[in-house]
Amino acid sequence: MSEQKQQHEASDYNLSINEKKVLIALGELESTTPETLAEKTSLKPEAAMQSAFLLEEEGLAKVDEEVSVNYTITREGVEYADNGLPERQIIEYISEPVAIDDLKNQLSPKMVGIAIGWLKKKGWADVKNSMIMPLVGSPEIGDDEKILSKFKQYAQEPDKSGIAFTEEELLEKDSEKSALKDLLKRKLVIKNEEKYRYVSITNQGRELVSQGIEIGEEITQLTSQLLKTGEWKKKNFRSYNIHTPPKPIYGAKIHPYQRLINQMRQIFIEMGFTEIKGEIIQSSFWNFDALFQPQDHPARDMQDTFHLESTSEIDEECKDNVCAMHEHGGDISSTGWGGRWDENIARRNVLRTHTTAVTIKYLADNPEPPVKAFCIDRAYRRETIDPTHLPEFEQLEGVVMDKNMSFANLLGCLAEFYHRMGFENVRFRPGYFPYTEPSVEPEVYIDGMGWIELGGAGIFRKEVTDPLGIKHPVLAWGLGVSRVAMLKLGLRDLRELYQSDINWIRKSEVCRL
Ligand SMILES: N[C@@H](Cc1ccccc1)C(=O)O
Repeated sequence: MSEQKQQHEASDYNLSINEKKVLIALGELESTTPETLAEKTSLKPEAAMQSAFLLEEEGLAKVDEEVSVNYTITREGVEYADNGLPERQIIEYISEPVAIDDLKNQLSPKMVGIAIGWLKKKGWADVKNSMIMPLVGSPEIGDDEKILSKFKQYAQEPDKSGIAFTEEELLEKDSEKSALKDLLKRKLVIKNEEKYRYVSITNQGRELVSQGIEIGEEITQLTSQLLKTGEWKKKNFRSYNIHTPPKPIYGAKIHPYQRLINQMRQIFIEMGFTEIKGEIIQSSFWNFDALFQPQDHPARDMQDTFHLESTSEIDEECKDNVCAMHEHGGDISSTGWGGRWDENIARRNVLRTHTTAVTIKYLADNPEPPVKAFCIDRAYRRETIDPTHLPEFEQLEGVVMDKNMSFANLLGCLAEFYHRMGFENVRFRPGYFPYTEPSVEPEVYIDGMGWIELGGAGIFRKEVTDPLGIKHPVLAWGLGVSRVAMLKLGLRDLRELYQSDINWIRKSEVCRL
């Protein structure tokens, strides 16, 4: 290359034959569609476009995308365009208040059903006590009806059936936009979007074309034949472009949330605990009664718990003991809750509201010390979904039962777990649960967020352990797993744990968090 020459030459670009063909074609056409480009280059449209994109990367061409939007009418829309919208048909049909049921008998129930809301919304009629009361005689034609009739008007012209309108063609005034929105919502009109692509040449591309581009023979693959005959020496090879970044490869990996769950499980296993599993469907007995939750406790309300229609049988001995504890405090120095304990309430099944149902049942089956068990699993509550609440979530439940277990052992155990999870500052605030005394709520300190509550813990009351034949202290806890995951993964919204965004998953690190 001579010293003064500033321009690029075709050889600087390492263009493939297809790219050269496309560039030459663009030099003539300036701007074109993928189809024309394909025709002109005798390439398949996909191949022509692939080259166009590569040329775009080199700054020699530009690919633009345009979306064209139009509207077409649906079958139901055509029906109403012919016969009037349901609310129109009804308001024209009635002249005095009528019972909805009568109207349904006279006209189609479906149509009456659709019409009621719109009659009210449009202020054409009032609906009270299952009666429709017209407020106007024959209302003026609405914007929505105007739009529908436009479709109808054109559809009647022989060559215009199924016609698509642009928004400008359909609407006369901006104020009609909301009518079009309503028609879309009512699925009487559909919005169609079509993407168009245009390929055009850039100045840089033009310059290159004007210098002349040579489409020589080019070898992309070296064969044994070429080697044997020595032909390769005379051939022109396409060089590799080592500057093009390769496509990233995303290996399969375990979901970040599952990875954290596995990590928590691992910690408890390392601390000498046995993992236990239990049923998702539990009787109220194990979910509430065995935990000394009174039968009128608000947590047992329909609003808080998913109740099921089915019921469970309850072990006789357990039942009698728990009943005695609730009614008068059994044989220990407790007063119980008083009142009558109803076995039928205890038999009702629920989706477990906490995994404490699993550990308490396990203890009832294994009342001899020592017991060190944990359960990391899903629990269910009737929560309104928001960034920090979901009706399904994971809990990490644990119990330690042995001679001479103390409150200090409980705090030590939990602090150890959180430290192993990487939380340095852990503290315990007094809490309340009907089944533990004392009760605490562990909290961890997060920079920028302060103290975050992470669940509940305590020592099971005698009211819980005595009826099940458990003679030694039981340390128990139920920790929020998703809360920890949010903190660890830096999420602000719990839902992100479950509705996984593929890009986020790909970026998440695989190392121990
Ligand atoms: N079950 C309690 C947590 C807890 C478990 C065990 C003992 C004390 C508290 C909850 O779901 O919030």
